[in-house]
Amino acid sequence: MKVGIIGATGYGGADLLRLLWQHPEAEEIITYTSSKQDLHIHESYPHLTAMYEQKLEELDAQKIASEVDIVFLATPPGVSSELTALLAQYGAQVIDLSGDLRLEDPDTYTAWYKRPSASSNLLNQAVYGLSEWNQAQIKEADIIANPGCYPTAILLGLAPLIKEGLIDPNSIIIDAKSGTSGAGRTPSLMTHFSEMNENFKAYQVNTHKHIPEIEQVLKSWNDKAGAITFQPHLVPMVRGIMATMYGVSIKPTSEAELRGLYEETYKESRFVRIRPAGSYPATKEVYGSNFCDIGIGYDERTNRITVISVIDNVVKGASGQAIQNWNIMNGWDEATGLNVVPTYP
Ligand SMILES: NC(=O)C1=CN([C@@H]2O[C@H](COP(=O)(O)OP(=O)(O)OC[C@H]3O[C@@H](n4cnc5c(N)ncnc54)[C@H](OP(=O)(O)O)[C@@H]3O)[C@@H](O)[C@H]2O)C=CC1
Ligand SMILES: CC(=O)N[C@@H](CCC(=O)OP(=O)(O)O)C(=O)O
Repeated sequence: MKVGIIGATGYGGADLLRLLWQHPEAEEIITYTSSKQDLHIHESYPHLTAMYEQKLEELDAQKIASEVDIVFLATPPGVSSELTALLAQYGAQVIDLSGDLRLEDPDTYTAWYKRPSASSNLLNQAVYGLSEWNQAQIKEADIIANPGCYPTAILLGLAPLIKEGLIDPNSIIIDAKSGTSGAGRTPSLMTHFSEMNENFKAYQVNTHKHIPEIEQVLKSWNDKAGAITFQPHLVPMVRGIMATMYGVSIKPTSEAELRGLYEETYKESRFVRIRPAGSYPATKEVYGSNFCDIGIGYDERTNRITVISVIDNVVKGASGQAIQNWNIMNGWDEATGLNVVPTYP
């Protein structure tokens, strides 16, 4: 198949190129740019030298729709919704890595993203691509809203408890940390070396745009789910997210019982690995891979459950899950092109 990547000069786009290199169905890859016409992709990313050396092509939605079978949009929010509308009009299949098409309610989008939403028509066409849980809808979709990086780690971690009604949904507190690649390639005061090295920052307290995304999915799984507390932090590393989630169990339980539930829930899931008793995941253990590793704890004294979920934000949180969704859309093995051993140490 012919694959188009818009936003290939960003981190999500570069990681799509890395993973698609070993994807047997990606016969040709065309990279598009809004600002770097005449540059070759390896000039922007020298690590791709002798692998991808093509020129970046001009962004023309109609032309793109006519020359590729699938378009990955690794573009900022606001840009993605406009491009998806155009590409869909010309009949292209789209997997959008941004948050533009994830929220069902346009007003909620506008309230949290502080910009106009995509049209209701476009939102209705988009399927939320949480690969492990929405396979049937993803299979039938032409437009995928790829989940956010934090929501991916958090929702995979909370799903068994929420779906089985084992946790009081109103007691949930999520404390999450991300590496700086989550903020993209454009340098900023927030993430540059002198600001971030030997530092640890909380940001967007109670205002992060992933809050409504997480709440929307939890609610679809369990009617009793309401508002959550979610607090993101930046840590001085490049890749990785750790989400530590706490909630009150609705009945006394045990770690072994909870672990049994997680193992059963994810026994067919190639990319979700449940840790054995006494083992908790670290971000380096999924670095560069599409895995989500989950550890479970239970404190009998407080009746609180702790779930620790880690992913590589650029892979399972963006490019890897996007490719997993492309595989599911086409009926291929969902792990095609994604059989990567995490880079360790
Ligand atoms: N980084 C991460 O961990 C994750 C990112 N995401 C989302 O994925 C998307 C891409 O993120 P990321 O790669 O990190 O971002 P980057 O900032 O690294 O790259 C975004 C790319 O978008 C392109 N772009 C910018 N403005 C426009 C425009 N007006 N029209 C068309 N293209 C434009 C640019 O390429 P050019 O100038 O060549 O056109 C740029 O390289 C974002 O929506 C982000 O929120 C989601 C999950 C995780
Ligand atoms: C560290 C950092 O800045 N992370 C980004 C999350 C990246 C992401 O998933 O963004 P989208 O929802 O736009 O796709 C943030 O907190 O906004």
